[in-house]
Amino acid sequence: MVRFTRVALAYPDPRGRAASESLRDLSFTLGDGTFTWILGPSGAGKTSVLRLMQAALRPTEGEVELLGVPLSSARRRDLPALRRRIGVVHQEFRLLSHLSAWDNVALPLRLAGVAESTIRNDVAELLGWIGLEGKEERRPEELSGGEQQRLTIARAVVTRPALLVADEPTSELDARQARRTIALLAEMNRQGTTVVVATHSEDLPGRHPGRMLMLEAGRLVSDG
Ligand SMILES: Nc1ncnc2c1ncn2[C@@H]1O[C@H](COP(=O)(O)OP(=O)(O)OP(=O)(O)O)[C@@H](O)[C@H]1O
Repeated sequence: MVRFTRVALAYPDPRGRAASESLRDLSFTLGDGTFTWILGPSGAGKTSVLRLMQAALRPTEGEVELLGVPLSSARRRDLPALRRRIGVVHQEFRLLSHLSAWDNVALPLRLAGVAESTIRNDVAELLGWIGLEGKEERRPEELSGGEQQRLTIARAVVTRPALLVADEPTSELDARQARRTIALLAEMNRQGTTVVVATHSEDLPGRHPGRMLMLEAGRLVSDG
């Protein structure tokens, strides 16, 4: 479960002036296994909400509870374990350029200490699932934008996270690739993962049913 209770977020101002609030009085609860769209124009606060959902930030006010862990009282040393339960699809991919497609997807499993025999099976299955069989040894720059995007999803889900958050996961893709990416996220959701997708696109939510949280200037303006 993801629960925001009266959350405010103000980024520290590097020049020491009063920081402006990016999120204000934001409250909502996302049940396990749900699919949610976070919508709103540029600057509305979508990425800020997602950063809180990745335990990358703590709120300035209010409480964010992720998978049973309240961020306000979580100890710093407990955050890495929490983050390992959360898959993240970044807008700008963040694939490791010197590693092959295979090694990019295998990396989170290796960091988690999973046995190589399990890694071999899981990575092969996922790369097949995203349509990259035969391209396992290519580095990211040798893949198309859509293939790189699907690779970032494979990397985010290979550890079977309870929560998957994706920031504008289709912004660089053509319509066909975008459909395929949403289908992958929907399939993860069908398998039980709680999925949250942020986008400023007005068309994308029409491609998959889900709750729609609309932000404007850091506030929740509609929920349905
Ligand atoms: N690191 C930061 N430091 C200071 N202010 C920030 C920082 N990141 C975002 N902001 C501000 O917080 C507000 C919300 O930004 P955020 O990136 O969450 O919006 P967004 O809805 O994701 O926008 P976009 O669709 O353009 O990515 C904006 O006013 C932005 O300028």
